[in-house]
Amino acid sequence: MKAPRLTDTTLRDGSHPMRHQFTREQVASIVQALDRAGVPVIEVSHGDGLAGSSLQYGFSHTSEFDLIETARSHAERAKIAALMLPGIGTRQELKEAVARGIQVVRIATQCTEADVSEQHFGLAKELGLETVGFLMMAHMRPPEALAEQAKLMESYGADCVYIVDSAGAMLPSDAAARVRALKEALSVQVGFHAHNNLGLGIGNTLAALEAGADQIDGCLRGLGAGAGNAATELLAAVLDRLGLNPGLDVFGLMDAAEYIVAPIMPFQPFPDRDAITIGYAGVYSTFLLHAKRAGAQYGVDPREILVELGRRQAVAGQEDWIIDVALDLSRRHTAGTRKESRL
Ligand SMILES: CC[C@H](O)CC(=O)C(=O)O
Ligand SMILES: [Mn+2]
Repeated sequence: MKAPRLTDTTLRDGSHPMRHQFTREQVASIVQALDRAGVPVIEVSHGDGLAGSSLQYGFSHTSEFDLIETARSHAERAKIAALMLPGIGTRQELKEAVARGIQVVRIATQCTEADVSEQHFGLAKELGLETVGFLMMAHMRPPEALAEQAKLMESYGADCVYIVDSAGAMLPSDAAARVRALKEALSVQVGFHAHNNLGLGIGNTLAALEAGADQIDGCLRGLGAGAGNAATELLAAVLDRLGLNPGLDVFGLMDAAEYIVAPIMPFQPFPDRDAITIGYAGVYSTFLLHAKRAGAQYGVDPREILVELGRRQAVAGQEDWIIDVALDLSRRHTAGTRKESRL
């Protein structure tokens, strides 16, 4: 194993539980702490990437471009990254993000749809960016299929391709097999992004490192979608104990998590019963809050909604299905109750 490069995504994946309400002041203090603690890449954007601020995904408190600019001005060493989902972010937003200070773009597609990212990688390269491909919901496809998709991203100009366990549904052996397949197929670097739905965020990241991952992700205090991500401060401590610390200040990150991030978190992401259901059902972690709302509205257990969405193989962008599923289940329950009362 070698010391990996760490990207902290508190200010992007953490935007989901924050309901996209990060302020300039919060970004300034988190970036300063991460930068001082030696984190080399800091991702800042709406949780759903550039241009995510919308009725569908939730409006941001502060424009992500203003947050990126703030991040840039408070980072002395770290590179600032943004996430971009083709279909949500456009050329215009990518150019604006570059003008405001990003040096890295992470281009995310569903793990079967890498082909939609060709133009985005092309533009990113023209703009002089470092580029990362992000294959989301990677538990849904086998290692060989993911390697094919990763090769497409490499051919479009990706400098690194990530296996993204969006639903926190992988076991360590799943993470390792997927990273290994990409390492064998690609000449560029391979990364791993964990979610903690089955309590395996750190364990899966270690399995990915053992399989050869070059880059990994974390969030301070695990602040990320669903059950949260592998905690940056835990990764730093564990890497240090393994003799693989890439230059991170372990105590500095622990303090940042405790004194800067914890006080502003609306709740501690944790694998509670709903989040475990997400990992167990293998559905997208951002479905959790929507499923809870729909469950409350239609009187249905959110776990039932999530398991049904998993059965239907729902992917991000299909949030409208959540209401359909909740309604279907509620009608089914009502029909069941009527039948019972007739008997
Ligand atoms: C909607 C984008 C998503 O949050 C990207 C990501 O971090 C993941 O799929 O885990
Ligand atoms: Mn994520």
